[in-house]
Amino acid sequence: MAHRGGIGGGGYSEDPDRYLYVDKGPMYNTAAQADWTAKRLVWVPSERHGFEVASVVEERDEDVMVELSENGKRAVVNKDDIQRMNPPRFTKAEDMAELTCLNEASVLHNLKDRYYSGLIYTYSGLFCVVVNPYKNLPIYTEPIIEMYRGKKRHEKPPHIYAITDTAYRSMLQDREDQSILCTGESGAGKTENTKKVIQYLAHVASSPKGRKDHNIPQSETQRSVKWQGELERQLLQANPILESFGNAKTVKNDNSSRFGKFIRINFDVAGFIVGANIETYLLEKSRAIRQAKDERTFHIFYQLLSGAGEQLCSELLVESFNNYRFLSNGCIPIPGQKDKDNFQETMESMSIMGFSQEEQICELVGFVCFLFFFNPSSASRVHVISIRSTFFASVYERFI
Ligand SMILES: Nc1ncnc2c1ncn2[C@@H]1O[C@H](COP(=O)(O)OP(=O)(O)OP(=O)(O)O)[C@@H](O)[C@H]1O
Repeated sequence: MAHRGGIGGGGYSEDPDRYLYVDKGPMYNTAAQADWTAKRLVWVPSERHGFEVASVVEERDEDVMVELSENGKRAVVNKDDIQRMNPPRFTKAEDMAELTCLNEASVLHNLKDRYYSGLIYTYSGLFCVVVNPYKNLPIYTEPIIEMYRGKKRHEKPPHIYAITDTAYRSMLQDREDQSILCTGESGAGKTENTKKVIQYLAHVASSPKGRKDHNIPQSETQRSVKWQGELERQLLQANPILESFGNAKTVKNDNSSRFGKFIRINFDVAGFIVGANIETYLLEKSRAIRQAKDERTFHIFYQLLSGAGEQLCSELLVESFNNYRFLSNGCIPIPGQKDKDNFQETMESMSIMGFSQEEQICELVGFVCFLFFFNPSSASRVHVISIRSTFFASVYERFI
């Protein structure tokens, strides 16, 4: 769930607890409980807030007279439009399936209440609802991973790590494949949370200590550590490459994935990662030649033009932004992002993924040819298409 504006705070020096644990004070506030009972508080529809708090004054046949808590004004509301409010002990409930009154108003209020307290994760039965914080929260560190490792879901506050750990343990116990579906509107945080899932698995499913826990002979542990580390590194580094070539700035999201992906991670019988592959779907190819106002084409084009350096640029015959007709809006910078630095990161990720220097240049040449293709002064059309399709095949369908 995306919410523009974000929550306050953020930063790794902060105490992570305030972004995980609920302040239980309001739940056991007897005055609030008495207020709720005496005033018969309910939710009524509101144009400004969606729903607002009101107390029931008088009930007639189909209508109810209510007094709005915000301004004391009275209004008559149809009975069907009124939604019951939960007692205060359900304030900031971690699992909304446990609410006594499970209705739209209570669910929205609970999510909002938690979000404004810095709590972005909330369970709703089997689901985990996430509201985008638009801030880096200190809840994705190694100590937090360790905190969730091997714990049951209800033992710790809601988190994507708890979902991932449950899936991982279920796989080990039931010996069945598990899947995690990240869904939501553009900018909701699917990509970010998918990365946290991978980060968690790369940590818990590659530790040499974990291998010892599973009674695997020490010699085998030692032999595999280096290889395992490399594999997890590759798994994590696949993302920057995919993002460079398949993500773009849109009006909704500065780093919007313009393709769908299915990530499959394979584990051995002891639960250690042994391989992975990523399938991609429905790349928005039209973006390569045309972009809406205030939007960009795929990041790699800007990275290449601003980060390739003088020598590489002259070898690849790269020109400046204005010379390429298919960059409809020229060079639009992304606040807080440096295309130049991201180019280096993409190149490093390619090295980790096993692309040789020659292959890396080859992929870039593919893109340069693509630039030429849409440059009126270029004549290298046929070449372009073949190299580009090779590129997408090699990056998007590469087995790690
Ligand atoms: N948990 C988070 N912590 C900090 N920032 C976040 C988090 N989730 C999302 N964001 C911010 O919101 C932006 C959009 O998130 P993300 O790219 O994951 O959305 P998405 O659902 O994958 O969107 P799209 O469908 O357009 O690809 C991120 O670039 C990041 O700035």
